[in-house]
Amino acid sequence: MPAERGQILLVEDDPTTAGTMAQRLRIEGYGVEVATGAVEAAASLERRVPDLLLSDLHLPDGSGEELFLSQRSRLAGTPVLVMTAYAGVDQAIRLMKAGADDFLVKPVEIQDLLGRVGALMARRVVPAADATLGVSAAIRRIEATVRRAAPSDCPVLLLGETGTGKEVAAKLLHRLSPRAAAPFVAVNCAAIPAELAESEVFGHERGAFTGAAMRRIGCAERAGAGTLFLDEVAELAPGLQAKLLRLLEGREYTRVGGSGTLAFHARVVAATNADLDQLVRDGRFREDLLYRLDVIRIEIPPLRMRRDDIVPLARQFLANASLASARGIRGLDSRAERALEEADWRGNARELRNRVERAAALADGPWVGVDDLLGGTASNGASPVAAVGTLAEAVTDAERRAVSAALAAASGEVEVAAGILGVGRSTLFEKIRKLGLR
Ligand SMILES: Nc1ncnc2c1ncn2[C@@H]1O[C@H](COP(=O)(O)OP(=O)(O)OP(=O)(O)O)[C@@H](O)[C@H]1O
Repeated sequence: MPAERGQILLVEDDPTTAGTMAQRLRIEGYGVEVATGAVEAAASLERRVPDLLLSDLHLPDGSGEELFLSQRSRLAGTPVLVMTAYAGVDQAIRLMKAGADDFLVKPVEIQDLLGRVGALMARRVVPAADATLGVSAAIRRIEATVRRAAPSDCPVLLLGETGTGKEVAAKLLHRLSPRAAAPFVAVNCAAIPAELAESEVFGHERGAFTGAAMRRIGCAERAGAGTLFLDEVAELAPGLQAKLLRLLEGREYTRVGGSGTLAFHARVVAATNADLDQLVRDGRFREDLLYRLDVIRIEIPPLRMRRDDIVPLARQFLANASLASARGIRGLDSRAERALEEADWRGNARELRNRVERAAALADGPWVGVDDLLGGTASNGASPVAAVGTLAEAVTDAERRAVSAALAAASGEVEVAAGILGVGRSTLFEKIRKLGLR
């Protein structure tokens, strides 16, 4: 029977009880392995850690308590449900204090068992299964487009708010493409200073300009036959827009200060959270370049428009948070999951990831709660706006305080601070530079 809903290790010495429970759990879609005693259970846990341990406390060759305590480190992240006769309730409570999750009093009511098993399975930390982008209908449609686009060489334009996962989608496209073995090179068009942009993309020859002490290989060359990901493409300076257009049209380029032309083999994937059509209308982005980049357009909706993705993403982020397993965190409690589903997530998946990682570091029990996730924002501590002269000064002042507070809350981690502020990394880098904060 495939363990569609998860694998359970059932430790129960009475064959009739074990048989009835296992049969019923299998009908519900769980995979069940039965161990008849502590030794057999320990051997099974050594072979494979289940998604849930369901164990009687009274075993012929030891106790469920000893089994749990001796296997605790192996069971980190695995929900544990113990069964006990009424007389053993004290022991069950002691075990819950030591980290077991729930208990059932024997004789076990089958509906009670199914309810508790279902609840614990839903709360467990689920490791990232594969490369899929999410479970919502909207993101599945997007993933289908990515899969269809992967085999071709056509440029792809990814649109969406900051943190929606444009780079994640670009990497998936690359992994699924015949170019997967070649490099994926990301260049953040907003983060490179204008005067270095050309050399960043095309490279330069030694002595091409003051300070060019050595030849430099640009992103176009490093990408080889792989994928060149142009993030925040709307930020490209006009001069570089023209050069990029020539690169896409002629499939060749020259290093800055060089004379020979080099062939360009990579596939171009561009991304932006800006409205490129509007920028074209405003004369700030070349129409001919947009036409070249916009062959397959994929728009990733904000997280609040695909709320079904929130909890699975949060669980995945928690499973991947190194601190979570080190601190014995087992999952998100159900109130926390409901609260996550209702929040606005202006910073999208990036903000969600940052919140979950922070909570994994702060939570003091095995289950992450609402307060760990959503309690206190970085800007709570900010003082009221000081009296300043002009509106521009007031805005800069408020920005400086918000950015400083977010950086402090994020211990200087720009990516984390960007999530708190609901802006992209590069936007924040730019702000930090402009505000003279580093
Ligand atoms: N579908 C997803 N699955 C797993 N993680 C995701 C997903 N979408 C986004 N993330 C996570 O959210 C964060 C932001 O994702 P990403 O950098 O791809 O967003 P973006 O849209 O490119 O952001 P920006 O516009 O700021 O460059 C990353 O940490 C990424 O791992």
